[in-house]
Amino acid sequence: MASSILEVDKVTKYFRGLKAVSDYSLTLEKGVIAGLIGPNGAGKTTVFNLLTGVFTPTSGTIRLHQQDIAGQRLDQIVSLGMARTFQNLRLFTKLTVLDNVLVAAQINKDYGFWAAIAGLPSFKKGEKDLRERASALLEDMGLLHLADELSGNLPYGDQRKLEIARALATGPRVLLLDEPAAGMNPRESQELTETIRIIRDKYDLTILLIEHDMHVVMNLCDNIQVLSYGEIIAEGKPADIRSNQQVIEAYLGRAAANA
Ligand SMILES: Nc1ncnc2c1ncn2[C@@H]1O[C@H](COP(=O)(O)OP(=O)(O)OP(=O)(O)O)[C@@H](O)[C@H]1O
Repeated sequence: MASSILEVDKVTKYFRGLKAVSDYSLTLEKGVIAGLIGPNGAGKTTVFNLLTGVFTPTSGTIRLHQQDIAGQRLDQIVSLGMARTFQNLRLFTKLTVLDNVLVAAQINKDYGFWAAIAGLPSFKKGEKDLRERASALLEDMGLLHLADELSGNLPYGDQRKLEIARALATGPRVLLLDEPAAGMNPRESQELTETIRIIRDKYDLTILLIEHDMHVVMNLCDNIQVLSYGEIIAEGKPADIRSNQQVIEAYLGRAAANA
């Protein structure tokens, strides 16, 4: 039987008078790639912010591996195995590509402060392991040849891929991707689709993604939820979503017109 890794039950979030997310529920089975789509302002990013502790739900529960995480700090949630990328990139633009990944990789590793400053073998070994792991992640994302570049010098599409490598460096089981294909051309987004599948398999991930590129969403996702004004208006397989009249009216018609 499939086991659910993330269970969100009737989560609602008010911002003063505004109901940004209303009775939102989600069950993510291990290994799936799920999509969250909908018009601007529908509440998609708010869902990610609720899942990662940026906001505490007004009501409802969020369970990761059966543990209640609603309102916990991001570092606690990361240590429980959830990582995310952001719609607006959050790279350290003055650090190299490799160092960006190394900084993220440190989050779940503690080789000890004293071992670090004394240069003890345990730290050296740990550091070597981290570098190898970071390089492997860069290779997975097709960025290894850019390891020594300043991340701020990378083309936008590569910066988005670096954000994914950084999220992976924390060792997640659940990965949240906020518009991973934004700003990519059709060839790049096609490659990204393949890469996301490969990393899902390689790292045994469960993935939830927000995306406006309907080619990516329809090709990649096993299940899709559609949000409109904070409410789920449809949920199902890509083929069901594509032909759902309410979804076409609320979103897909517009998305197609803007494509
Ligand atoms: N911190 C906040 N304070 C007040 N209102 C907020 C806050 N964050 C989001 N909102 C409001 O909540 C609603 C949902 O916004 P959200 O950013 O989640 O939508 P979205 O679906 O991610 O949109 P987009 O596709 O444009 O990123 C919007 O009306 C937004 O203005």
